[in-house]
Amino acid sequence: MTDWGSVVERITTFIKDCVSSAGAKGVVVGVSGGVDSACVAKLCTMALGSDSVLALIMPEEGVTPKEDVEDAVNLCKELGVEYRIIEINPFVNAFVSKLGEEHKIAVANIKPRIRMILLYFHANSRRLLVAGTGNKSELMAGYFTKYGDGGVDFLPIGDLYKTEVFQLARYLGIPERIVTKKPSARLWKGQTDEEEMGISYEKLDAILKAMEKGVSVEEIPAVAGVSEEEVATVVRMVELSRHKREPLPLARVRDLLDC
Ligand SMILES: Nc1ncnc2c1ncn2[C@@H]1O[C@H](COP(=O)(O)OP(=O)(O)OC[C@H]2O[C@@H]([n+]3cccc(C(=O)O)c3)[C@H](O)[C@@H]2O)[C@@H](O)[C@H]1O
Ligand SMILES: Nc1ncnc2c1ncn2[C@@H]1O[C@H](COP(=O)(O)OP(=O)(O)OP(=O)(O)O)[C@@H](O)[C@H]1O
Ligand SMILES: [Mg+2]
Repeated sequence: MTDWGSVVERITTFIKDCVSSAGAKGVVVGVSGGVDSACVAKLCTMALGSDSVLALIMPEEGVTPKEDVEDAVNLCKELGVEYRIIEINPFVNAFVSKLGEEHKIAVANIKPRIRMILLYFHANSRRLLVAGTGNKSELMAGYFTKYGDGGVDFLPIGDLYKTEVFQLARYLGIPERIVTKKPSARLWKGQTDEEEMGISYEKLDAILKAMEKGVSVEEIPAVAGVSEEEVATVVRMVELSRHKREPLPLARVRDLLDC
């Protein structure tokens, strides 16, 4: 049985350390109405106090459901944190009108990248750090936009698989409507994480956990109760997204220089 009190203690200490060692005044976090950002907003508030947390609610009119904005606003009110609602449509339109909208994923990724710019605008101008909301399942599967929602200063729930984030959310008393909604990046209407990835979080996490324990690919189906195809899907996602987790390749030339 996980002692969630100890997990929360470890994470809140981590958040305090990140902020103080950066000499920052607090954090800014994108609050979507989803469970990951709800947990991060709550943990940051517990760690730093409500005066040190700024929440940005950044819906895309026509794509973000109204309930998400309601849930995000209610959460911020409950936490007592300052929040700003910034609709991203004008920014998205500025890009799409110049670039076109033929390539679905390229256009979709503009949205998290715009949110990242808005978060860093507030981080720069108010001396805050950008709190990331990525969880271990997303990070390992590469299910995030490079330099979009992946562009953050620290990752408080980055060591928790999504199925564990749900448990944490319940422990933290996150409202049921947020905990029970289907995970979605809301990059286009009707998008859900599980449908796009082609696998449930239950199975994804079972496979990732087996991989982390060093179980061989051949043995994972029996250990995790999944099919060979599902294992192959996850192994492919992990491999193809390695570049999102590792330091940038840098061409080493010092040995050739005359200095
Ligand atoms: N081997 C390699 N070494 C170095 N760089 C490499 C590379 N392969 C690709 N790249 C670079 O990475 C780019 C592709 O990565 P990226 O731009 O991220 O794009 P990509 O991974 O194709 O798309 C992002 C995925 O994350 C999902 N997402 C995004 C945002 C939020 C959430 C959510 O759950 O809330 C989910 C989204 O629905 C989509 O499935 C390539 O265009 C290339 O520039
Ligand atoms: N409408 C939005 N307003 C503010 N931030 C957003 C919005 N949409 C996405 N984000 C930011 O991007 C992050 C990544 O989205 P993601 O969907 O993975 O997380 P979530 O919405 O918090 O939880 P879930 O995965 O369960 O939907 C969010 O946690 C949030 O920080
Ligand atoms: Mg979401």
